[in-house]
Amino acid sequence: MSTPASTPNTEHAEPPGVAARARGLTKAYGSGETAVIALDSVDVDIARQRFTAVMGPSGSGKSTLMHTLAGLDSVSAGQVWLGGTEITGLKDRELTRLRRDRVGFMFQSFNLIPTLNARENITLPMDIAGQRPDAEWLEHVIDTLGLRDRLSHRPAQLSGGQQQRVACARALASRPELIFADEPTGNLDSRAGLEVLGFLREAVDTLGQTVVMVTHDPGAAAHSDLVLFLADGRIVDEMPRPTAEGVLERMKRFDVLHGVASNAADGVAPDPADGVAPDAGDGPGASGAPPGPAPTLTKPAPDDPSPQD
Ligand SMILES: Nc1ncnc2c1ncn2[C@@H]1O[C@H](COP(=O)(O)OP(=O)(O)OP(=O)(O)O)[C@@H](O)[C@H]1O
Repeated sequence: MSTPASTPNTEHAEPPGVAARARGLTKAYGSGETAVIALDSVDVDIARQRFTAVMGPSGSGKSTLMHTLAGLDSVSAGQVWLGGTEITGLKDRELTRLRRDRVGFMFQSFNLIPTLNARENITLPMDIAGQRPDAEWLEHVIDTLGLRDRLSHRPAQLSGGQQQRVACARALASRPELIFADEPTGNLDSRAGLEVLGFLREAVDTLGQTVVMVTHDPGAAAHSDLVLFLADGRIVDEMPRPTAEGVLERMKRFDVLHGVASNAADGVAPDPADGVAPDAGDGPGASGAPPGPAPTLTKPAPDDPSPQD
């Protein structure tokens, strides 16, 4: 627990426009020679009422960043604030309450309760917290996500896309200050994925919510306001107003750099003709690499089948 002397921040120190903030955020797994530094002194501000995407190669620390920002995982060093509250050092019970009251979660594995129907799953966190949902908002969420005629179904009676939409509705039901979404479209076909992204976008634009989404999909990231790029536990780049093509090109530079690194490890000198800057922190989308395969979530195919409704 932080002492007042070491914690100048208070509930009043919240910078305007920042929903979550980290300074010197470091997370190590294990110790000694086998220690893995998943996050290496990360400083980040998550802007309020914005849609932020987090991208980076596998193992770069995306999930760890999200879990530590959300207070789901402890930190090894550094500080994290949710709004104006420093969560590093909070007791478990306080942290649980804060998460429950102020944060919504969407995971790739939907985490629905199999014995509850869709409506019960949607309102469960609020029921546990003893809160009454805003009826008008809840009905709007249900209609927008196309769940009206599925409310009495249990998860096993729903398609994967419908289950994810229930998870989305659950995350939004209480209008949390901050929604963390970990690959929310990972298990969905393109149409269902676009619906979920569209709804998250609308939640930010029309309801002033804040969304942080980890994704591997440049098309999904293009729905955000800002993409943060992680590599080896550090934020190495960011891209405001992203396009799928720009994100894809930026991600390809990680692949090239990894190729160069493994070539070097194999005793193969990098080819200067590759034109790859050694610094991964260059401006966004600056790579001259040709466009790759079409991103999956930029637009629906005209003949895209409906999500197993
Ligand atoms: N519980 C753990 N124990 C040990 N190492 C871990 C643990 N969780 C994560 N790591 C390591 O921390 C690093 C970052 O992992 P993290 O899951 O945050 O990456 P990621 O960018 O989300 O990866 P992916 O895109 O593959 O999901 C990786 O090297 C990973 O192996």
